Amino acid sequence: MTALLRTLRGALAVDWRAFLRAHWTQRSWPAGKALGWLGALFGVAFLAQILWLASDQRQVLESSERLLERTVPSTLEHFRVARNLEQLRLEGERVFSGRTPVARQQARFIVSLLSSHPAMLADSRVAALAREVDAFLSQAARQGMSEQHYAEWETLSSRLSLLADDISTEGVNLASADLQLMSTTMLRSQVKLALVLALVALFVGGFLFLIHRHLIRPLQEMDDALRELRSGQALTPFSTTAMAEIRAVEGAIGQLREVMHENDEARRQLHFLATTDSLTGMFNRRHFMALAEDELRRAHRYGRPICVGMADLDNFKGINDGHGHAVGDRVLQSLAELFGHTLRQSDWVCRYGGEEFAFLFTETTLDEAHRLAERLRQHAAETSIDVGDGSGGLQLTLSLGLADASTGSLEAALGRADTALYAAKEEGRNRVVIAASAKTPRPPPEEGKDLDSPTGERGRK
Ligand SMILES: Nc1nc2c(ncn2[C@@H]2O[C@H](COP(=O)(O)OP(=O)(O)OP(=O)(O)O)[C@@H](O)[C@H]2O)c(=O)[nH]1
Repeated sequence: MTALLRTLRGALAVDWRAFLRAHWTQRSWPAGKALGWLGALFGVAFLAQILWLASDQRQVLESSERLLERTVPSTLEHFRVARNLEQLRLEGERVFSGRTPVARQQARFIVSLLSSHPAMLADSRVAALAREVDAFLSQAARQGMSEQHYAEWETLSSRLSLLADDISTEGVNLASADLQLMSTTMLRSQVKLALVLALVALFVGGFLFLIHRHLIRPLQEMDDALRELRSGQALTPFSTTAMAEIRAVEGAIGQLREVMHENDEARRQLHFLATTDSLTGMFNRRHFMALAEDELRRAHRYGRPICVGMADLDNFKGINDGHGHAVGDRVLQSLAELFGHTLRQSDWVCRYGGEEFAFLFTETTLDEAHRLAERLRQHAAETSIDVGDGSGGLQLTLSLGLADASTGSLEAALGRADTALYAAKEEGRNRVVIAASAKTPRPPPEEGKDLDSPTGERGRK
C-alpha cells in the first residue's frame, strides 16, 4: 500500500506538461500518416455511432412489424370477439322479446351459431360464457321463458356486456403498449441523433483546427518566410507544427536562409576584395577607375567642373630602407587615414600603385582642387606619423599633380596629372603642380603660402 502511494506520489510529481511537450507536441508526424490515422479514427467513431443509432432503428422497426403482424390483428380479433359478445347479448334479448315464435327461434339459432364460432372459442372466458348463455337460453326455451328466466337472463346479459368491454380494452391495451414502446424508442433515437451530430461537429471542428494549426498556418508562415527571404528581412521564427513534412520544409527554408546569408557575406567580401586595397583599405585602382569614369561621364553630360590628381610620397624609399618595409606599410596606412580625414565626402581617392595615390574631385574647379591639394600637402607635412617602432614620429612630405578633367578622357587627365606630379618631384618635392593644359597656377586664396607656382610646363621633364 505504501509502495503504491509512493508510486502514485512519484507519478504526480512528474511535470506532465513538459512530458507532453516532449512526447507529443515536439514530436513530428508524417502528414499522410497522421491524416490517415485521424480519418480512420473518425471512420471508426462514425461507424460506432451509426451502429448505436441503428440499434434503435431496428427496435422501432421490430416494434412496427410486431404491431402490424401481431398486435393489430390481435386487437382486431379482440374487437371482433367483443362485437360477437355484444351480438350474442342482443340475440339473447331477441330470444326473450321476439314477436313471433319464428323470430325467437331464429334468435336462438344465431345464439347457437355465435357460441360455437371459433373466434369465441379461442378465449376460454368467452367460450365458457357463450356456452353458459347457449345452455341457459336452450333450457329457458324448453321451460317456457318465465319471469324468473328473464331475471337470470339480465344477469347474463350484463356479464356479456362487461366481458365485451374487457375484451375491447384488452385489445386497445395491446396496441398502446407497442405504440408506447415505439415512441419511447424514437424519442431516445432522436436524443442519440442529436448527440451523434454534436460529436460529428466536434470531430470535424477538431479536425479543421488541427489542419489549420499544423498545415495551413505553417504554409502561410512559410509563404511569409519566403517573402522575407526575397526582401532580405530577418526570418520570423516558425511556430511549432507536428507535421514532419512541414518541419522538413521549414528546416530547408532555414538552411536556405543560412546559405543566402553566407552567399551575401561572400559576395560582400568578394566585392570588398575586388574594390579595396588590402593594405590601406582605400579603393583599388580598378574600382577607382570605374567610379571615376562614371563621375566623368556625368560631369561632361551636365557641364560640371571636375578635376583629377596624383600624389606620391617623397623619398619613401628612404623610409623603407631606413626603418624597414613594415614601417613603410604603416606609413602608407597612416597616410590613407590622413586622406580620409582631410578630403570631402564627394572626393574619391585610391591607392594607384606603390606609394602613389589618385584623386577625383567632383564638382570642383581647378582652383578649388588646388586649395584641396594644398591642404593635403600641408596636413601631410605638418603631421608626424608615429609608426610605433620607437623611432619617434616620422615627418613626411607629399608631391601632387593636378589636372582639369572637365574635357577629354580620364586616362588623358590622369596622364596630365601624373606629368604634373613628376614636375613637382623635379621642382624639389613637397609641392603641388597643375598640369600644362591648365592655366598657370596661382597661390590658393586662403592657404596660398608655400606655392612656387610651378606649371606643368615647368615641371615636365
Ligand atoms: N613598405 C612599402 N613600400 C612600398 C610599397 N609599394 C612600393 N613601395 C616602395 O616605395 C618605394 C618607392 O621608391 P621610389 O620610386 O624610388 O620613390 P621615392 O623613394 O619615394 O622617391 P621619390 O618618389 O622620387 O620622392 C620603393 O622602395 C618601393 O619598394 C608598399 O606597399 N609597402
